[in-house]
Amino acid sequence: MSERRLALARTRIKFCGLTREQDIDAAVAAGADALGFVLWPGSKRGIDESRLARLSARVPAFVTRVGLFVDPSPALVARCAESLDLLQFHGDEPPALCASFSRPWIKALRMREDLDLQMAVETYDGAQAVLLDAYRPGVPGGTGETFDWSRIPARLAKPVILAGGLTPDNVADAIATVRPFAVDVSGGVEADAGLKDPEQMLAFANAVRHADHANLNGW
Ligand SMILES: O=C(O)c1ccccc1NCC(=O)[C@H](O)[C@H](O)COP(=O)(O)O
Repeated sequence: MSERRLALARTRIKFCGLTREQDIDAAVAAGADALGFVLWPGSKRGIDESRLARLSARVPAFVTRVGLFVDPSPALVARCAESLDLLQFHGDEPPALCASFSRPWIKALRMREDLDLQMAVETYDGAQAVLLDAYRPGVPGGTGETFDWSRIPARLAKPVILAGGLTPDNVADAIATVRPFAVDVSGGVEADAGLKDPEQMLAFANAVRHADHANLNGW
């Protein structure tokens, strides 16, 4: 087992880009650890603050509510923060801004060819984890594309949340290769563009559980 996951057998699951009450119920029923809400108007999954408040109130205890921002105004983050447990920054936010909201936070790093991952992790030293996502120019996230998982070193100073093009069909391979702390999925569990599908969320969660079980047994 890789250094990254010696003591952590269970891969956490984050479903991202939930927009409706029924998405929350289905994600929780599937066993989600975290639910992501896109607070960026440029996304087809974007929601506004009043919808965030309604959806957030539906999330049960012990499930983490994550707010996703792309180069936001500090005022927007501050207004949303009371509905959130964790902040996720997807743009070019400086570390000091990420740390300025009295909330734990994570930093999304898009795996551009020339990204120095170790240095980026050091730069965002205050983050609880790094979310590693595919890079497509001009698209801050939710691309539905994978990247070369072998670029992720076995030793990284932060827990890794693996994202980018994950699906019920490829997530077991991803877990066996990377042994991440968590996996994050958006487009891979949608039937129609931008709308989550309960069956695919359940299939994804089951695939993660099977992968964990197989990896524990030395597969
Ligand atoms: O989902 C979006 O539309 C989005 C837009 C702008 C920034 C980030 C966005 N999503 C962030 C996520 O955490 C996604 O889950 C992650 O990028 C993976 O998406 P996908 O490849 O579709 O699984």
